[in-house]
Amino acid sequence: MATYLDEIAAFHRDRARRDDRDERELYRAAEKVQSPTSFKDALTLGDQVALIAEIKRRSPSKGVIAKEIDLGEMVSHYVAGGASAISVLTDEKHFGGSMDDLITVGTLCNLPLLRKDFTVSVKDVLDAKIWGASAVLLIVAILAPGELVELLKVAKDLGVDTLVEVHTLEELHRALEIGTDIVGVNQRNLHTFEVDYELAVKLIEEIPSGICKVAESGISNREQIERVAAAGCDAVLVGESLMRSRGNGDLVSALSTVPKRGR
Ligand SMILES: O=P(O)(O)OC[C@@H](O)[C@@H](O)c1c[nH]c2ccccc12
Repeated sequence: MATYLDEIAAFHRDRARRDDRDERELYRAAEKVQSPTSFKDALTLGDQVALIAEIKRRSPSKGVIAKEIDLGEMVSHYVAGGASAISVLTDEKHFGGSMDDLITVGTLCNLPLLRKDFTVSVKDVLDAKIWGASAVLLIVAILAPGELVELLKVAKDLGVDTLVEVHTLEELHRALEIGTDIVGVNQRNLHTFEVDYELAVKLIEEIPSGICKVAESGISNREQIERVAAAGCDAVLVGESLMRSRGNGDLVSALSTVPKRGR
């Protein structure tokens, strides 16, 4: 049976197939854009577990999360509270995001931005660079091994970082084999939407040192971050709880001030 993830991935592949813009022209435009601030540095250099604060208006699993948000207000709370980077959903159909959101957030702050989308084509990566993202998301579950390698290479050539997302040990091994340098463990199973609150700790322990480790999904309090920090986590990606709180400053600071292991 086709799952939600299959349906979303098929939607994006179909959109990519119908995209008749000239790839070389996009390349030229993307190469002209200055390399953005490094997403990876923002996650790895500090002594605290870096908070990647997300802009997510709605989701297939939760429906509407935050209606009519004031992006200016949200972003200023994220910045003031100590977020290290901002993740912006750009999928319109399933998450209510847009490229406009990415561009707007870029005008509101200097933090590195992650274009959070179901990246399936080279043009997706080129668009991300053109519109100011420092990093793109590559979901191992929806990409063939060859595609993963190709997208990783294009991103690298353009100076765009890649957050390579896994949900199983097998996917983690695939990510490591191709020389990924930032791995995200998504605790939410994108087929069933179930969250496994133990998964980040479990899989992060399997990731060698020197690779940036990110725990994603279902995180809403400091104690959870302390647990992934003890496993060697560099960063956490938090969406829903920050959106529901409208970027509440106390919550942002609580989630951005957990010391990394050994620091
Ligand atoms: O809202 P949460 O539970 O804090 O999760 C954030 C983030 O991990 C989640 O939005 C996410 C992780 N991987 C994705 C892939 C596509 C869309 C969304 C996601």
